[in-house]
Amino acid sequence: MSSLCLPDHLTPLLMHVEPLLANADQYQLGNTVSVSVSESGVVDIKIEERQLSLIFNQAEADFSGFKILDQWYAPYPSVREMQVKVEQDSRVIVCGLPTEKGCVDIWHHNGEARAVYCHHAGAGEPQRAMLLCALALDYPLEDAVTLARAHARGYQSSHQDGHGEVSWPVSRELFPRPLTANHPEVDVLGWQSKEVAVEPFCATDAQQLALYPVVDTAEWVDRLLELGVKTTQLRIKNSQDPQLETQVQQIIAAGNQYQAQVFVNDYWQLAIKHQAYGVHLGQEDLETADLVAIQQAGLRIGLSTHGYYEILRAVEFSPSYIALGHIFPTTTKEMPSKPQGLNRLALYQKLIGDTFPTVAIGGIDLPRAEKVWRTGVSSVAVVRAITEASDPAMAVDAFNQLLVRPEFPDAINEKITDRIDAD
Ligand SMILES: Cc1ncc(COP(=O)(O)OP(=O)(O)O)c(N)n1
Ligand SMILES: Cc1ncsc1CCOP(=O)(O)O
Ligand SMILES: [Mg+2]
Repeated sequence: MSSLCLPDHLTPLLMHVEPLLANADQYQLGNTVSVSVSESGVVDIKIEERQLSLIFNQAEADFSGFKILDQWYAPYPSVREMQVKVEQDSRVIVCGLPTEKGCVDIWHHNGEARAVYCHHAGAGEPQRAMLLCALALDYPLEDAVTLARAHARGYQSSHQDGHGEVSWPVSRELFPRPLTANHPEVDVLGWQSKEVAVEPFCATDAQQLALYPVVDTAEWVDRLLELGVKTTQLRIKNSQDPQLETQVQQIIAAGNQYQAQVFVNDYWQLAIKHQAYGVHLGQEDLETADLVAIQQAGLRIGLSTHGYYEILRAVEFSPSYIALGHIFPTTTKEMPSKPQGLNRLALYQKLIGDTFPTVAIGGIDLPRAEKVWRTGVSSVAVVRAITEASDPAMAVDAFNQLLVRPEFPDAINEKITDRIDAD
């Protein structure tokens, strides 16, 4: 159980908070949140042992919680000014900063500022309410800010259309776009981004993506390709492995021989040097990798994501697939985030739709794979379910039998989120 305690001047938000939390309960997106009102001037959120405090538009210098700025009076500060302010103060969250043609939300992430931008801000109270609900549901700050903007927009358009329903934002059109070098208005807005703009990456053959074993030796890759596996990845985490380059060369040759989609994890320079089919990069890898070089070399790219903002940011780079994880607890990799579960996965899949192939990863075994597949993902990536199987050939066979789509997948996909069971 988590709790959200509002100061009494924010009680008007309750009419938005309660239906949103009911929605989240229905979709089983997180722990139940109890809501209360107090006389303190701040919002208090408790999630297990963690506590967050937030204030809106108050200039208390010694307040150690999040300071949300969402009231703006002309002349507005520039986007660049607010970018610098957020870079310098990790506690400042800028919401709905007006610009000539829209509005920007800005927050702090690992010493930098990140932002999303959209042309219509939507409604103010629903935006605040979703920000607080999403934090209480233990979404990371960047997802809470992003969801809040999407909900503000969804709320406004549904009330204009006369439906008047409060619903969890699902469709891409409602979501703001991250400000990256690929955003067409990034320069006009004055946002300074570290990355360089990159052209879309080559596509994968989505039909061949279904089963995606991730393994740590070239020998495993060979063995899987012999079993007919059509997509796989070499993931060697020891960069000092003396056989690293040889193994990368081996899997590229094997992939060509079997006409399979063989990805190299992390080592994008080696992947370019030996002309691999593709590379897989995580969020940390993205900080240092040269995406333009990877794209220009004609390699495919798969990007790891762990929530709404990272998904939307990945979309900006037009990758060959988007990985969504981790879905269930895993012992293969130490994860800084919590498992997403099937219900959040289903919503991420709906957000991406069929614009990019998706790969679910993390703790997926054969019994869980069916429910994962029913969310509509294009692919299921597994480590232990293959490498620790008593009979890997039988495991590959069993996954292959499960991971097929009927002839008219759209008819199935429409109903996906209604049919997802609890994790
Ligand atoms: C298909 C797929 N999805 C996710 C990952 C994880 O990548 P990353 O976050 O960079 O972590 P490492 O695998 O490098 O430890 C992956 N490798 N493949
Ligand atoms: C590499 C990686 N990235 C996210 S979870 C994961 C490991 C998945 O391994 P397993 O299938 O054994 O849980
Ligand atoms: Mg990596």
